[in-house]
Amino acid sequence: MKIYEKAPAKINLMLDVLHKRPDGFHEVEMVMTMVDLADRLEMSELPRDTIIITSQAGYIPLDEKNLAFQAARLIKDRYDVRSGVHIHLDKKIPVAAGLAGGSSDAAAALRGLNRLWNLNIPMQELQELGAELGSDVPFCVTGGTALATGRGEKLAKVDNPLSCWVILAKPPINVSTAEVYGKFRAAEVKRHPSAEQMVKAIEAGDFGAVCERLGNVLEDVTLKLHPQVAQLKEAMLRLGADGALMSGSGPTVFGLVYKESKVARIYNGLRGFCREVYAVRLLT
Ligand SMILES: C[C@@](CO)(OP(=O)(O)O)[C@H](O)COP(=O)(O)OP(=O)(O)OC[C@H]1O[C@@H](n2ccc(N)nc2=O)[C@H](O)[C@@H]1O
Ligand SMILES: Nc1ncnc2c1ncn2[C@@H]1O[C@H](COP(=O)(O)OP(=O)(O)O)[C@@H](O)[C@H]1O
Repeated sequence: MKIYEKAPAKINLMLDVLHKRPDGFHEVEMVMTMVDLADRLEMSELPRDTIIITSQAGYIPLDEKNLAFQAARLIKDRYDVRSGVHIHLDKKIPVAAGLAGGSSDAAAALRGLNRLWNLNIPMQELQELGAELGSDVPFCVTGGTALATGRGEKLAKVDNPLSCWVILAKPPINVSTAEVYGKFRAAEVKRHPSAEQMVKAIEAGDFGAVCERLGNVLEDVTLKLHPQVAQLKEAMLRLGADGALMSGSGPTVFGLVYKESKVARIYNGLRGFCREVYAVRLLT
């Protein structure tokens, strides 16, 4: 038997960091949503007790470091599943980009294996399992649009009637999430974006207000480390995006664009100095 799951990329429409907790994680407030750039997972049952990960992408780990592998092992251990699985990952989401590609693969593996092995694990429990794998995994289990608090695992669904284009541009640099959080200093934040106002703007379907309220305090860290991310954001706005922001810890910058007629110009303009550019839609 074979099961297929899509694993879409996430973007953070707002991200505020409140303080560092005793467990080393940071307390955050984030509004997250998904775009239609997705990895695809093919899961096939194996008769023997083993987990095999393959991928066309040569640049991700295929052993126990792979988050889909960790998801499979977690489900097998917790629910005492004796059969094995071969997970093939068709990677489309750029890696270590601030788009939660690995987290979304883990979430898709949790959903898919729940079906493959007829485990009937409720969504809430799948999210709790996800939290053991990473802070962004619980959100990726259900997707949609959500306000995430705690270290990212406490989720409140947001009704999202918005429909727009999203241009993603990933500069060719590697950013470590742990390093960015490590260099973050709450006392240095000049402006905290408001989760409440962002949620209101989304629920009202007010695209202009959403663009005005975009904000990510981790930009202060990553833009200082990598000035080319700041240049990319400026270029996104100069070329005509209605709003632009770095996603997560970066380095991907996204632009929100309402009018389809503007998309080609922004896409082509960015391609002039950034190889990885995508024009996608917000998933609603
Ligand atoms: C910044 C965000 C925003 O959505 O996304 P990315 O840029 O990674 O996509 C997330 O908070 C990242 O979530 P995720 O990538 O799942 O992080 P984890 O694997 O749980 O943690 C990696 C490291 O980041 C730091 N970390 C992460 C989350 C958090 N709330 N506080 C932290 O301090 C910790 O140092 C941790 O060891
Ligand atoms: N299935 C996977 N896809 C991509 N990266 C993965 C996967 N499993 C583990 N990783 C590792 O996780 C790290 C973060 O990857 P990713 O989730 O793409 O980044 P981000 O958290 O910035 O969005 C990378 O260093 C990568 O090697």
